[in-house]
Amino acid sequence: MRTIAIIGASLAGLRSAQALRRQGFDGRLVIVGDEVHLPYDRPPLSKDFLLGKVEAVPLADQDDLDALNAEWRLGNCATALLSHGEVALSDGTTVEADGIVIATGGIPRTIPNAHVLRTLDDAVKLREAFATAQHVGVIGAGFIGAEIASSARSLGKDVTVIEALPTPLTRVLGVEMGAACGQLHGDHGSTLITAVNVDSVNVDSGINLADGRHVNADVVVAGIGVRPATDWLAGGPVKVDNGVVCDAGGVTNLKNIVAVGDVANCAGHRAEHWTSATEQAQVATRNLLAGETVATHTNGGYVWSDQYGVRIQFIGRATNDVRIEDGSIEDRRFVATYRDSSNEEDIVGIVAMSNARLFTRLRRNLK
Ligand SMILES: NC(=O)c1ccc[n+]([C@@H]2O[C@H](COP(=O)([O-])OP(=O)(O)OC[C@H]3O[C@@H](n4cnc5c(N)ncnc54)[C@H](O)[C@@H]3O)[C@@H](O)[C@H]2O)c1
Repeated sequence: MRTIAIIGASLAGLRSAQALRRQGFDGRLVIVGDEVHLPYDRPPLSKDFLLGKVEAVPLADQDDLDALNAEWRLGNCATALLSHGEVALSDGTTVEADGIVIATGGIPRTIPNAHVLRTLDDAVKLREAFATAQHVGVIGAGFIGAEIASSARSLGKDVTVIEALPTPLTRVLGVEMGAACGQLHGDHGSTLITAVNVDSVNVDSGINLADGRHVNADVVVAGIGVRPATDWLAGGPVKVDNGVVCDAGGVTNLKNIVAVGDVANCAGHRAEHWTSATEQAQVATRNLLAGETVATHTNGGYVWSDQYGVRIQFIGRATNDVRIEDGSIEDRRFVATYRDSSNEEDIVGIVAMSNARLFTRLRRNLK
């Protein structure tokens, strides 16, 4: 391959570029990103960035970037995949490549008049809005909503979190452990309202709930999930269905195109995690250079989240059979395992609150 184009210049895109060079690819590398910024780390945005403790945290220093010897096309959006080797960009140019890495990530779902927090620019706007706000409304009690609520409390704001489901974090942790995490809000003076829909957000007064209640808020932020950024692929040669459809090694229906990160639907599963993006980049680029699937993803889907001074860690998959192995939910310090429904001896998932040591030890037993 003489030219490889990476579409998406965040974690998955950057790690793909680094992996390609590490594996000896010495051809032309073009990296396209719709944001104007060089790759930065997103996890601090909802935490230390909002608190004013850090500015943008680069994912690579200048020496690392120079070593990539890449052509950066930043502030430029891929608008179409014209063929299996040609991408149209928003500045009217096209990039021709022998291989393509799709790393376009996810786009936050929005609610009119509510902030979102995905990009550095989003975080700058939210931080500015927090500077004068007293009452903060957070819609969605997933990881992003919970972390924003926690930061807002640290800044002394009055915080109300609205969650559509009866229990937060059900999708990732299941009902029991999601409820355990949800209790952190009340512990730290935030109000959590569950099982209610949002009717509308009013810029001046806050959130109107579908059941007629009103939540007073000067600033409202929605953390209600993301959708894969695949609009630009519509009608093109790559198959799309809840993300870019690829095999367990990130290879799409075209052998010269791979997908990595939040946008990749690998063997029926779309992982929206920092650690998955990093691992997928290594594997998918190997397959791209090999011209076939020679390796598959093994990452167990490790997730961490820092909320209200508590570190939540999760890996694997949640089942209904969840057992506390150490500590207690009441102490907000525990490790629990999820067991397989067909063989309860098998640990298929682990969740911990403030117990990294035992979490790390049990992780080795994960099936
Ligand atoms: N620490 C971490 O791992 C971390 C931190 C932040 C974000 N992220 C990732 O960023 C992405 C976005 O995070 P997220 O928290 O927005 O997504 P999410 O899908 O994890 O959580 C969204 C939450 O919003 C709720 N919801 C959806 N629509 C709603 C509505 N109209 N009203 C009220 N509640 C509603 C859902 O039930 C869910 O609980 C995810 O991929 C997430 O994994 C990860």
